[in-house]
Amino acid sequence: MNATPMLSVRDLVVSTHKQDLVKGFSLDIHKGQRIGVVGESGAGKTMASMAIAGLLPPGVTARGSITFGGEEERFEDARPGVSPARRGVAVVFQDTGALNPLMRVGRQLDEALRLAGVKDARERRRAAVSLLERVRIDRPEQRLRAYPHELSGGQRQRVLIALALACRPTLLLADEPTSALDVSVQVEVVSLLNEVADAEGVAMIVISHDMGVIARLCEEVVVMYDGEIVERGTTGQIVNAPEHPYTSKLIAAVPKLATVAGDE
Ligand SMILES: Nc1ncnc2c1ncn2[C@@H]1O[C@H](COP(=O)(O)OP(=O)(O)OP(=O)(O)O)[C@@H](O)[C@H]1O
Repeated sequence: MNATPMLSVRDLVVSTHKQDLVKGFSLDIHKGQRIGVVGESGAGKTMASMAIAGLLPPGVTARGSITFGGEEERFEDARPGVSPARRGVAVVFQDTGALNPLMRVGRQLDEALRLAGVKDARERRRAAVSLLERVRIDRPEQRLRAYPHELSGGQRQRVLIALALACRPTLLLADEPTSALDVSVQVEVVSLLNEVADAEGVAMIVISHDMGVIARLCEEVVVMYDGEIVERGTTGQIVNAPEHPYTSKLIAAVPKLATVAGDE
C-alpha cells in the first residue's frame, strides 16, 4: 500500500446538542481501495460518512480532522463544508427518493454535469449518454427522457451511480447501495459497483448493515457499534475470525458468508 492515503479521518466525533452520534472515528483510505463500514441501524455509519462528504444535516456538528487530497480540515463543533479539495467525493444514496420524481433522468444528469463544470449543452448530452452506458442501462438515449417512476428499482440505482460518477470522483461513498432492491437485483448492482470501481479506479467506502454486501465489495471492513469502531481488519480476517461478539452476530445474520470470503 503506498504511503499517503487519499483520505485520512482522525478522531471524528459527530454530535447533536444532546448526544454524540459518532464517538471517535478514524480511517485511512488509499487510491482505489474499498473499505466497508458495517453495523446495525443507528450505529452512526451514515453520520460518519456524511461528515466526510460535507453533508451533515442541520443541527449536527463535527469535531476532529479530515484530510483529503493533502488538505487538512479541522473541525471544532462545526459543520464540515464542501471545500474544493473535497469535490472528488461523490455519494451514492439508496433508491428511496434520492432521485427527483418530477424531473426526467436526462435533466438530472444534465444538472449534475453542469455542476461538475461541463459548460457546453451538447457535450453534457453526450456525457449523459456515456454515463448511462457505463452503468449498463440499455437504450440510454431513450432513458434520458424517462421519469424515475418509469424505471425499475435496479435501473434507478444505476442512475444514482451514474449521477455520482458525473463529477469524476476519486472517492465514492455508497450508503446502503442495495438495501432498497430485490435480492437478484442486489447482486447485479454489487457487480456493477465492482466493475465501476475497477474501470474508473475510484476508491469506495461502502456503508451497509449487511456484511454479505460488504464482503462482496470490499477488501477491508470497519465494524461500528453505538457510534464507535469496535473492530477492523481485512474482510477475510473479520469474516473468518471475528474478535468482537457484535461482529460475530453480524456475520451469523448472513448464512452463506463463509463461502463468499472463501471465494475471494
Ligand atoms: N438529522 C439527524 N439529527 C439528529 N440525529 C440524527 C439525525 N439523523 C440520524 N440521527 C441519529 O444519529 C444516530 C446515528 O444514525 P446513522 O444514520 O448514522 O446510523 P446508521 O448506522 O447509518 O443507521 P441507518 O442504516 O439506519 O441509517 C442515530 O441514533 C440516529 O437516530
